[in-house]
Formats: sequence, structure tokens, C-alpha cells
Amino acid sequence: MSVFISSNSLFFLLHKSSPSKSNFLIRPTKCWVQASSSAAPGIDISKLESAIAKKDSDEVKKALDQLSEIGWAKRWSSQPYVSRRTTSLRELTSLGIKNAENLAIPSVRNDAAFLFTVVGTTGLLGIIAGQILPGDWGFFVPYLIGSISLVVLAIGSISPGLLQAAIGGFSSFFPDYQERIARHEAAHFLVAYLLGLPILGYSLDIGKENVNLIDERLEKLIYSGQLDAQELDRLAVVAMAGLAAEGLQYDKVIGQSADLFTLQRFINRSKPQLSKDQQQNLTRWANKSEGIEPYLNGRCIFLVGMMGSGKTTVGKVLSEGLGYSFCDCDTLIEQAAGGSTVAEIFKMYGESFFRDSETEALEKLSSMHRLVVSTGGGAVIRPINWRYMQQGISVWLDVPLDALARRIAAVGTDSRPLLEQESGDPYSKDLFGFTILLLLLLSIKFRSPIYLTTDNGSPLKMHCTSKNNDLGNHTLYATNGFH
Ligand SMILES: Nc1ncnc2c1ncn2[C@@H]1O[C@H](COP(=O)(O)OP(=O)(O)O)[C@@H](O)[C@H]1O
Ligand SMILES: O=C(O)C1=C[C@@H](OP(=O)(O)O)[C@@H](O)[C@H](O)C1
Repeated sequence: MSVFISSNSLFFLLHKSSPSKSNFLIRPTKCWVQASSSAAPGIDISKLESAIAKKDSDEVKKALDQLSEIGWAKRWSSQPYVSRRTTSLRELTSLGIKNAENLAIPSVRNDAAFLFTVVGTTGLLGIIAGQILPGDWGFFVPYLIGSISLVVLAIGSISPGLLQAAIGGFSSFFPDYQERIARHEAAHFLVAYLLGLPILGYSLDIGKENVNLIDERLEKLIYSGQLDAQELDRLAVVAMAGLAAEGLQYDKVIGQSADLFTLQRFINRSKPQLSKDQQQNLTRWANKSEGIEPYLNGRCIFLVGMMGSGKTTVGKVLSEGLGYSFCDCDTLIEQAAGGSTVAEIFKMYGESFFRDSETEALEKLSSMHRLVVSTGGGAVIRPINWRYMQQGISVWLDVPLDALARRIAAVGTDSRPLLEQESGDPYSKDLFGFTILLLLLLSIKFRSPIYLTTDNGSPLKMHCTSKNNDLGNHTLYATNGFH
């Protein structure tokens, strides 16, 4: 059994995929959490892997239960609770949520863009046809084209659902779309993880965005309409996380309708029933999500992964969302070296000097709090650094080779001395891209098992599939988290 939380078309859908298997959907994200294939020595995760391959969440849960009994996947069974309290709109505003009073009002941005495009295009085409077509054609064709708008409006008023797919597609035309979705989904994802809900997967595909959770017990409670206050509070916080994350960044939230719909379904399936005022308060409180703070407890988040995996890009967004500061470990090293760049440090003093400075920087960072740290791609090659990172939570961004190469080729290798090549004659220029690929491949092969070992407990590998944007093409490992 599995639970999907979707956020763009944000409803928490309950649907049965077969009489014995049910899915519980919070859209807009669909992802699969996979266990790492290189678990701790002596731990056999093959059952988990085959259950995931079969997408049988009952079996996944059984395998996770067994692994948790032997001390692995501890996170799976921790499930901390959050408890609701009265929250005012002012509190949301002081937290940084813009337009808190309008959070629950569904956005009409996509609908307006759709209507404007249909009416504008057909109107323009009609005028052009009227001007250029001869005789009666110039009279009838503009009428025909004009009637397209009327048909669309008629469909919209009789069965709005039919237009939803087309309207939803319009969101991708907005330049902030990709970041909004990433922010929104990351929030569902992170909050679910922090609250101990095992995440099976997520997707950032347009119109199919969702986070997939597995929790059989919760699912049964929802189906039987027996969610108690504690369970409702936990689910509400997960459901509202995307909306809150959007509201912290943007004046207007776009992906709230489905989230609110999802929350309403949870409320309807809970006992005792909440009054209208209690429902409103629950929505406000869940947006505040203060309940997760004690579990995060100010610990630093260390992002690890290859050069170009997005540690800096993701780190900045994540730190804003969490109200943490962002710190780039390479920048700290550069400051300690009197402002020389990483490339200059490599050239003047060599790699081992750089690695010593990196260890010193990580040692300092490990005693700090409320930081999202973007580490250098090679930070994991010294085991001493793992100990420092284990003071916080480490997350591995595992990005496929082709995406890494594309990104690095786009920005050049000037700041990445390990990949820098002397460019000169056409032959070596031709070889340039190939050499980068080869160097990256060798590093990935060597480093991948090490990135995983930064974990000291239960790695959750969250593989995100998405056809529509590069952001979807990577895997996140939430590693030494909350044990
Ligand atoms: N998810 C992503 N999708 C597309 N491009 C990305 C993504 N993450 C990062 N990038 C791009 O890749 C390049 C390297 O990203 P960066 O965050 O500097 O990586 P790192 O800090 O891990 O070396 C940047 O140009 C960035 O814009
Ligand atoms: O992979 C590596 O060994 C390195 C990655 C770089 O950081 P980014 O991962 O931020 O590019 C930087 O620390 C240095 O060039 C070495």
C-alpha cells in the first residue's frame, strides 16, 4: 500500500489501484525511495530492493520493518508526533509568509492565462482571416474561429474538469514554474521525512507532481474515517508544507487548491469531527509547521555529491525554506587562504593542502547550528570528514553522469581544477568534452559508495523521475538523520 501526496494539483487523492492494494495520493509529486544498494556491511537489503522493484509497498514495508528490527532503517519506525495549538494569521505573517490571509484562496493565474490565450489568439486570427480572405470566406471564417472561444467557455462551464489538463499545462509557461514546483515538493518531502513518514518517491512532471508515502496503518485509518487528532495533525503539516514553502517565497501561492483539498479529505476522515473554527486553525497551524522544529533541532544539513550535482543551487533554496543560513565550504576555504580561488589554491599549494583546509573548515562547521552547507564534491574522500558531517544530517545529491557533464560544460571548468584541461589545438579541444566525461565517470565510480557511507544509519534513497525538467533527474539520499 502506498500514499501519494500531490501538490501542484494538490489533492490528497485516495484511490484504489486494486481491491487489495490502495494508494493514497498527495500530489503533485511522484517519486520512488530506493534503498541504497550498498548498505552497511552484513546487512542484506536485497528483499527491500526486490520489493521496490516490484513496486509492492506491502512488501517494502515488511522489508523495512525487518531492517529496522536489526538496527538499520531506524528512521522508519521513529514517527514523532506534532501537536496543534491555536495559531493566528499574524504569526504566519511574522514567520515570513507573504499574503497569509489569501493563502487559502485558489489561484486563478493559470485559468486567466489560458482564457487570455484562447480569446486573444482566436480574436487575432479572426481579424486576420477577415482581412485577407476574399468574399464570403472573409465573413464566415472569422465567425467560425470566434466560435472556438465560445465552445471553450461552454465546456468550461458545463464540465470544468475537461479543461483542467489544458489549463494546468499553462503553469509551465511561467518562468518561476520550475522553482515553485521544486520548492513546493521539496517541502512536502522534507517535512514527511522529518515526521517519520517513509517516502517511496516523487515526481516533478507537469500535472503529475506528487510525493508518494507508505504507511499502511495511516492508510487504514483514513479509509475507515478513524484518523485521530494526532494523526490528523501530522498529515496536515505534511499537506500544508508545500503551500507554506511557496508562501515564504512568493506573493501569491499557486499550488494550494489540491493541497487544501487533500487536507479537507483528511479532516473529513478524522474523529472527532472538527468545527469550522477548528478546521481554520488547523490549516493555519499546519502552515506554520513549527512542530517539526524540535526534530530538526537546529542541526546542520550537509549536502554532498559530485561537482555540479546542485549542492550550491539546492542548498540556497533549502536554507531559505528552513530559515537556516547557507554556507559554501569552498568559499570558507577560499577566505581562509586570503581570498585565493579554489583553482589558485590547487595550483599554488596542491590538492593535499586544499584537502587539509577542507577538513579544518568542516570541523568548524560541525560545531555550528542552523546551517545548510554545500560541501565540495571531494569532501567525502577523507573519513575524518564523515565524522564532522555526522554531527548534522547529510544528504547526497546523486545526479546522472550526462546531466553533470551537461551542467559543467555549460558553466565551464574554471572553478573546478580537477576537471580543468589545457585547451589549445583542435584535437585537444575535441577531446575536451570526452575527457570531462571520463574524469567524472571515474570519480563517480570511486566516490558513489563513499557518498553513501556518510550515512551512519538508515539511508533513504529518493529517486526522482521527471521527463520535463532537469531538476527531476536526480536522486536524494537523506542519510544520517533522526535516529
Ligand atoms: N537541478 C538542476 N537542474 C538543472 N541545472 C542545475 C540543477 N542544479 C544545478 N544546476 C546547474 O548546474 C550548475 C552547477 O550547480 P551547482 O549548484 O554549482 O553545483 P555544485 O555546488 O554541486 O557543484 C549550475 O550552473 C546550476 O545552475
Ligand atoms: O570534486 C572535487 O574533488 C572538488 C569539487 C569542488 O567543489 P564543487 O563540488 O562545489 O564543484 C571543489 O571543492 C574542488 O574543486 C574539488
